Amino acid sequence: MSVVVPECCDDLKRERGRCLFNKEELTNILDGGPKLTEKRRRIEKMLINTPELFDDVSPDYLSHEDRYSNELRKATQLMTTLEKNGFTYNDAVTTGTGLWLLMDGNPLSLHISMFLDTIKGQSNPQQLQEWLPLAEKFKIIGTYAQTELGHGTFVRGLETTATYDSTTKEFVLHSPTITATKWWPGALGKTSNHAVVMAQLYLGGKCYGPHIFMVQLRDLETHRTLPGIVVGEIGPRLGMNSNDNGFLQFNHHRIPLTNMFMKHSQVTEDGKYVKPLHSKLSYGTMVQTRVGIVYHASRELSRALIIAIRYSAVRHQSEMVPGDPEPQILDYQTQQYKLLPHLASFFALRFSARALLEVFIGTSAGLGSGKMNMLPELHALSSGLKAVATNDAVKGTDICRLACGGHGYLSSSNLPRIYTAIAAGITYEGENTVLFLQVARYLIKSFRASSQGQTLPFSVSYLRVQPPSSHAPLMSDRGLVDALGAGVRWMVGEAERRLQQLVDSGHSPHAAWNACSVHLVQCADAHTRYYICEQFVDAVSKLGETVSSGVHEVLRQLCRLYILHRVIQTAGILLRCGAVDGKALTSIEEEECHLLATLRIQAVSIVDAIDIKDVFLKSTLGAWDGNVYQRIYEEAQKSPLNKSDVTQGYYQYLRPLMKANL
Ligand SMILES: CCCCCCCCCCCCCCCCCCCCC/C=C/C(=O)SCCNC(=O)CCNC(=O)[C@H](O)C(C)(C)COP(=O)(O)OP(=O)(O)OC[C@H]1O[C@@H](n2cnc3c(N)ncnc32)[C@H](O)[C@@H]1OP(=O)(O)O
Ligand SMILES: Cc1cc2nc3c(=O)[nH]c(=O)nc-3n(C[C@H](O)[C@H](O)[C@H](O)COP(=O)(O)OP(=O)(O)OC[C@H]3O[C@@H](n4cnc5c(N)ncnc54)[C@H](O)[C@@H]3O)c2cc1C
Repeated sequence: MSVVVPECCDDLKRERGRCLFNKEELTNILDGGPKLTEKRRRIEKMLINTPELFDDVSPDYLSHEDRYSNELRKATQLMTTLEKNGFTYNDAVTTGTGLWLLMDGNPLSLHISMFLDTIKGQSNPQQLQEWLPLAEKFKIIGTYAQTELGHGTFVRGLETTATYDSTTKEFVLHSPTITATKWWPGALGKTSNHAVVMAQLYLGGKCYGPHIFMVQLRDLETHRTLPGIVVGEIGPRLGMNSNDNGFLQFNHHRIPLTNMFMKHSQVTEDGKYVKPLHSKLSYGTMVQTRVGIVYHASRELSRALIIAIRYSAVRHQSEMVPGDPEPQILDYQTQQYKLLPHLASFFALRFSARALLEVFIGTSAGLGSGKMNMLPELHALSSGLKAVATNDAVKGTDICRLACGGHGYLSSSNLPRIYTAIAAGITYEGENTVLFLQVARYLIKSFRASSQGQTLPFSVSYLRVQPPSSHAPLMSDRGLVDALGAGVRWMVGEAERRLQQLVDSGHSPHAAWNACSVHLVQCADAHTRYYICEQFVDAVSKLGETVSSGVHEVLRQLCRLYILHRVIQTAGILLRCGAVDGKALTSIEEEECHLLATLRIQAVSIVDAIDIKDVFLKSTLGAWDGNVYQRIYEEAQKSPLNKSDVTQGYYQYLRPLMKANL
């Protein structure tokens, strides 16, 4: 396969002719710089020229087992192709290119994400030396086995035990109940021969809480399950059925002492426990994965937006003015209102993902020198952004599907697959409500600390009890973001007041917390979105100094739309706390409608700049050339039901019914 840019249809040609900015420049910004664009394209070109990486038959027509094997074929081919061409799995992960091909939940994704990240982040030097080369060269294949049938969210409630036997210097892993069965880990069912396993550490009869262990599950030659281990696949799910999510039970299974991950906490040969510097360091892989998921969610949302916006420029329906030709559906204001705020969200998430990555890198560097003080802020930011990014990507993807009418429901649009893949992101790696409650905990603590005169970390400094008054005019970007900040401060203050009132009236702090938790989740959501607005405004203003005016104008408009939309969504709170009045809201609503019409003109060019090629979009509706109807028709011809004119089902069931005397 070679990269050929096809002629596009007249509608898309006209749309592209109206572009007033330099697309390549916007592409570079999204990639993180021209060098990264160039690297991504080099990898993509190499992948496109490897036909084995693509599906012969749509996976929709395959059995579960064949879907799994097909995905495994592509995943292993991807790794060898990268390796042969001087790239690593990490290049495919950081540029997103590997995920385009495989992201229906592929059997190596847990290996290249959480398994490797645990080895890198939780091993002592000897363990790192032993396991990392094996895992990086795929000599061992692993997954992250934490969740059990009985517990996913509440990690401290896990039931799998790891009991130290100092006579043999081994841990005995055991699943004492049915609910202790590990359940869900990707690639656990059939692919992995190793797993990092979260289990309750027992020393001398005392429980020291969840710790991580490296466990071999299958023989490295025969791939048969080892004695003392029961492992299998959990069956079909809403989506991601080309993966082998699995279950796992231990029956007094023994592993060496050295298989406990010992970077942060240690067990000595005689069974003494050495505490970590921070009790949650063993949750590090989860934090890192949440950071990655923010990128991942924005990428999946961008695919859905490219599909829906190109389709909306090609699809003509109804009459706007009686007797006139049918307009492109993108000309309807309601269609613009469905799609363009999500386009703005994609940019907002992309800039925030980058800011979060920097916090992650900074905090990790600090941990290396024993500094734990940034950990709570990283935990709150990564939890909040993971939750907002996946919630918005799921909602945005479904709106994209709905905006494509009936054809959006076709598998060949690729929108259902994108939706089911990203929908899992709301649940995995920390269910979103639960993560928001972690953020809320941080907000309330910060608010209280500020009341006692303490200085707050940067992401919550706007919550301080006496903030400086905003000097920016209300209707400027900064003024509206300040108004949103005032709204969050009011919400958090109100939550704190309600909590205190309940405690004062005799409720326990925990009961009070539960009684306020709906409001607390709203605080966490609003705080995270305020952070996103800040990152978006900062990024656009910084870029202003370096980019061309056309690109800057588009980014400014998208940022403005994001903020206006957010103010309208939060109108109730902002009115209650006096940050805006009714008159301001009316003019914000009018401005939003005006901005929709302005952005509509360049919408196709903006999604073109995201630069995802047809082979990766995999959509009949979203291809570059806009040849939608021909593609839909051709895809339908591939249905196995069309192989014969009369199906077996007719002879077996329909004909007998028609012949019966009913
Ligand atoms: C331009 C360049 C581009 C470069 C791009 C690079 C980016 C790379 C992008 C690549 C993309 C790749 C990523 C793709 C991802 C897609 C594939 C992912 C596949 C994922 C498959 C799914 C896997 C899983 O689901 S694994 C299982 C996950 N499970 C969970 O998440 C469980 C959730 N539960 C918990 O985390 C905890 O139980 C919790 C936090 C809810 C409660 O814990 P607790 O122990 O009960 O604690 P608690 O009492 O509530 O709090 C005590 C105290 O501790 C603090 N705390 C809690 N957690 C942490 C933490 N992690 N860190 C720091 N502190 C923590 C908590 O706040 C409390 O503090 P105090 O209030 O001070 O007491
Ligand atoms: C596709 C997929 C892949 C996965 N891959 C892996 C993997 O590779 N490895 C792995 O270990 N796990 C994996 N998981 C498991 C995943 O991490 C858990 O499902 C997730 O953490 C949620 O936990 P749970 O299922 O126990 O949900 P629950 O916690 O039972 O949630 C059910 C409901 O209870 C609510 N709830 C729970 N606790 C609270 C609380 N404290 N306050 C308020 N409400 C609460 C939740 O908000 C939710 O509405 C995967 C899951 C999926 C769907």
